[in-house]
Amino acid sequence: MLRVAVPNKGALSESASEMLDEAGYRRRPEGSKDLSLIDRANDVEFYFLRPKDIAVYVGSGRLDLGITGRDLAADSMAEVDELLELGFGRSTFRYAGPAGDGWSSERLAGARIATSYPNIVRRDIAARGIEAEVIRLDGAVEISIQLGVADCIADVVGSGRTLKVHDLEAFGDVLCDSSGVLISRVDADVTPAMAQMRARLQGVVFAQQYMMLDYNCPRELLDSVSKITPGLESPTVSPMADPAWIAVRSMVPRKQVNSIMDELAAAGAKSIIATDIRSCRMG
Ligand SMILES: Nc1ncnc2c1ncn2[C@@H]1O[C@H](COP(=O)(O)OP(=O)(O)OP(=O)(O)O)[C@@H](O)[C@H]1O
Ligand SMILES: O=P(O)(O)OC[C@H]1O[C@H](OP(=O)(O)OP(=O)(O)O)[C@H](O)[C@@H]1O
Ligand SMILES: [Mg+2]
Repeated sequence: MLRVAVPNKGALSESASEMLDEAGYRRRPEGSKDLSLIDRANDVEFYFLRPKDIAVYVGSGRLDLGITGRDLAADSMAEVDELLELGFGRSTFRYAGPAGDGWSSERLAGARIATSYPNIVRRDIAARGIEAEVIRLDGAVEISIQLGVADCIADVVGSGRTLKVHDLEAFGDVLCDSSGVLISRVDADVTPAMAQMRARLQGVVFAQQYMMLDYNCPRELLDSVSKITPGLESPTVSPMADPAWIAVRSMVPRKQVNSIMDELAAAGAKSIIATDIRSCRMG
C-alpha cells in the first residue's frame, strides 16, 4: 500500500486535501482528528502530520510520498527529491528589518536573526562567509524585534501583509522561492503507485492553470482566431449546421482568459464560453 504524508494543519493543509480530493482520493471527514486514513479503493494510506515533520518521515524512507512546502523541506535537511510543484502555498523566504532602518545583507554580520527556519538561515550565512546569531522561534517571528530578542528576522512572506502590519520591510535576495510540493526520498525508485499519484496530481495542477474556451466564428476567420487560441497542439474545429460558420474549442492559460476573450470578440467570434477543467492527462 502506498504511504503518503499530508499536512494536518497550517497554510498548506486545506489546499493539499482539496487537491487530493480532486485527484480522486479519499478525504478525511471534516473536523476529524484521525492521524491516518486508509483509502482502499486506491490502495493508499494517508498520514496527517505536522507540515514541518513531513520531509523527515519521507526522507527516512518510512513514507513513500509527502506534500509539504519547499522551504520546510529545505530547512529539515532531510534527503528528499521534489517530484512535482503543486502551485498552492506560494511564498518567498526573506530577511526583513524595521522599515526605514536601511537594512541590507551587508549588515547581517554580527546581527541577531530570529527565524523558524534556522537551517535555511545558517546555510545562507555560511555561504556569505559571515557570522551571525540565529534565534530559533516557533512562529509569530515578526514581533520578535519589537520584543527585543532580535535585530532582524528571516521569515515566510506571502502577501506581505504581516510585514507591513509590524512596520518591517524585506531586504536582500530571496533565500527560498517556495510552493507546496510533492516529495519522495532522494533517488527513490518511482513505483507505479507513486507515478500514478504524481500523474493524477499533475493533472489537477495542469487543469487549474488552464481553461477551455468554446466559441463560434465565420469560417473565413479560422486563420486569425487560431493565432489567438492556438491550443496545446492545435484548436479543435467542428462544422456547424450553417456551412459559413465553425465551432472552435481550445485550451487557454487561465490567467489570460479574459484578454483572449476580448481579442476573440474583437476579431468577430460569437458565443464565447469559458469553462473550468477539473482534471486531465496531458502528453
Ligand atoms: N501566508 C502564507 N502564504 C503562502 N504560503 C505560506 C504562508 N504562510 C505559510 N506558508 C507556507 O506554508 C508552509 C508551512 O507554513 P505553516 O504556517 O502551515 O506551518 P507552520 O508555521 O509550521 O504551522 P502553524 O503556523 O500552524 O504553526 C510553508 O511552506 C510556508 O511557505
Ligand atoms: O505575508 P503574509 O501573507 O502576511 O503571510 C506571512 C505570514 O504567514 C505565516 O504565518 P502563520 O500565520 O503561519 O503564523 P506563524 O508565524 O505563527 O507560523 C508566515 O510565518 C508569516 O508570518
Ligand atoms: Mg506558520
